[in-house]
Amino acid sequence: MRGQLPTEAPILTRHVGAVEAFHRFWPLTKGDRRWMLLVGLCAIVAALAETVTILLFAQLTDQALAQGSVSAFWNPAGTWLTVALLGAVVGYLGNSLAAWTAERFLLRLRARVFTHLQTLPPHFFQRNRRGDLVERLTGDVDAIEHLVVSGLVSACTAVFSTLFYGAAALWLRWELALATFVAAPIFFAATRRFTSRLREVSRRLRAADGALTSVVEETLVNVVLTQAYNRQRDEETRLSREALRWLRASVASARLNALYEQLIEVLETLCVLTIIGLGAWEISAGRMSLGQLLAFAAFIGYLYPPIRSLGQLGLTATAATAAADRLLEILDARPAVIDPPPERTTPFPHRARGELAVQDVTFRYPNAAPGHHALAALSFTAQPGAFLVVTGPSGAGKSTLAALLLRFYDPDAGTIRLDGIEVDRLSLADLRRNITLLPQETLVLHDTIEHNIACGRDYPTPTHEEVVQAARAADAHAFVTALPNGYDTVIAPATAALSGGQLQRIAIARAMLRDAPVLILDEPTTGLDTLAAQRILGPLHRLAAGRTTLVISHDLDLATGADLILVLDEGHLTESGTHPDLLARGGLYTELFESGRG
Ligand SMILES: Nc1ncnc2c1ncn2[C@@H]1O[C@H](COP(=O)(O)OP(=O)(O)OP(=O)(O)O)[C@@H](O)[C@H]1O
Repeated sequence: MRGQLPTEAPILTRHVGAVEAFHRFWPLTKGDRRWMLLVGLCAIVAALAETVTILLFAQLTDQALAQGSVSAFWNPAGTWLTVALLGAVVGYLGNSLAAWTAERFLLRLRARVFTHLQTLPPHFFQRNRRGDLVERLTGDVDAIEHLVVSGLVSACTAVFSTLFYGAAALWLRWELALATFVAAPIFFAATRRFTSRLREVSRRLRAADGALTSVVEETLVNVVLTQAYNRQRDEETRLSREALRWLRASVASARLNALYEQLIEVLETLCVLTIIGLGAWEISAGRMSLGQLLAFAAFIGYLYPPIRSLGQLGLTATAATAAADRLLEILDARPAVIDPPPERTTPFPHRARGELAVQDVTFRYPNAAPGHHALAALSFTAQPGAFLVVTGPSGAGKSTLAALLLRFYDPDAGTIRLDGIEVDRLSLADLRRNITLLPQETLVLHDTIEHNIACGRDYPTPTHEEVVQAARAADAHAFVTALPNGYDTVIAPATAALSGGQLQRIAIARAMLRDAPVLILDEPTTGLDTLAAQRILGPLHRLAAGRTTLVISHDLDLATGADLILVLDEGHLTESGTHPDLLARGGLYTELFESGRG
């Protein structure tokens, strides 16, 4: 469990503007741009159809209603219906097409962020809470979805409706129209004022969402410890603290939105009353017909929703920009290692022999204090098939060595070679194909035991017989077949109904199938009782046979038969040799070995 409970989601270091966000995400629309153009065209036709129907309404009022003539009704009524139908069909097509293009955009956006996330180094995930990252891939993508899905169509419709209605109003009575347009800047000023405040609140809301998801996620992961330590109250307090933060941001956002709505409502009422007043004056002076006034009022009235939706769009865009900030922060995080450029890549299609050579390797974690080296000038070689044990006190740099061998990071100085080739000259896929890591925590996929073992090898796909063979070698076959569903038993991370030792044996079976020439075992017996630990020694030795094996362990029973033992202390290699050599020396190794015995 964490010693210190962070309460805040990570603080963003910079904010992108809407223009930059647009610029960054625009490439994701590739392939759909002609559809977007078509959406725009549909919006134009729909707005045009609406404008025509209002003009027809004026014609109907003046020719049929004011004159009381039924015969004058049919013609404009027929045209009105036709135009309305056309508008409806085009509107429907435009909206459907817009939803389709927008969803495809989001699909790509989510995939892009997810793919990038998978290339990021371990320290990125240590710095960012898992729940917050989950929230970014779900909630933040949703916020952008709001903008793209509803925003795309409503922006197009709103812009063209505003243009057409405005033009029609000007055409009907330009002086009157200009008088009402004076109000437009007031709408914009009101929207601008709200936008900046809402942006801040939206960002707080998104971050609070992330923090809340993090707490829930962490509580679920740690539920056993929580119950064992009677920490339920503390967890509830933590949740309610984050929930309160979320509630405040959420209420502030709702309040701002409601205030904006009401303010616009009042402004609109003022404008409508002005028009009616001016219209009454114009009609009494005989300069305007009732039909014209009604159509004019309709145009002005119809102008508000699009203008309002443009304002609303500004608010949605604001929320989406806050979400875009958080997604771009992930996209801007650089992987610690990347594939070498083609001219530097050594092709390596075959299976390595497994010779490892580490020379003068020095490494400091990117976020560690200056001068705090996790490894300093480390050198050793391992012949193919050798069995090495890496030991030393906690924090000595043992796991760091594994991370460098797998190239989760590159050393600051020195080189690591596999079969004589510097590892940064191999593609990451080629390098990692040749190394199997068995971490302390067994990787469990939410799938059957069969697939959990078979996933060790992609190609050729393992047959059931091969899976069983691997399980037998890993001493897992007996307990798997004793389960009611045998190899078809579904297991899931953290809920697996298997013991730690059994899971380890599943992992060993998977590694058997993977059949990589280099094997790294990180504390294979940690967390297992003596009996369970003894039980996996046989399978481990079978797995190690014929492979270059590096066992990171405090458990020095594994070290007695090792070809080479490396003793690390604060990043330095203090002793190396075989078990008898090191015992004879009577140094740190002897001390560690004897404390283990005691
Ligand atoms: N992601 C990280 N960022 C910064 N420093 C780190 C990180 N991971 C490890 N360290 C530091 O690097 C040093 C070596 O850590 P490492 O995990 O390799 O030790 P270890 O020997 O495997 O320890 P243990 O036996 O406790 O697992 C330690 O001082 C540790 O605090």
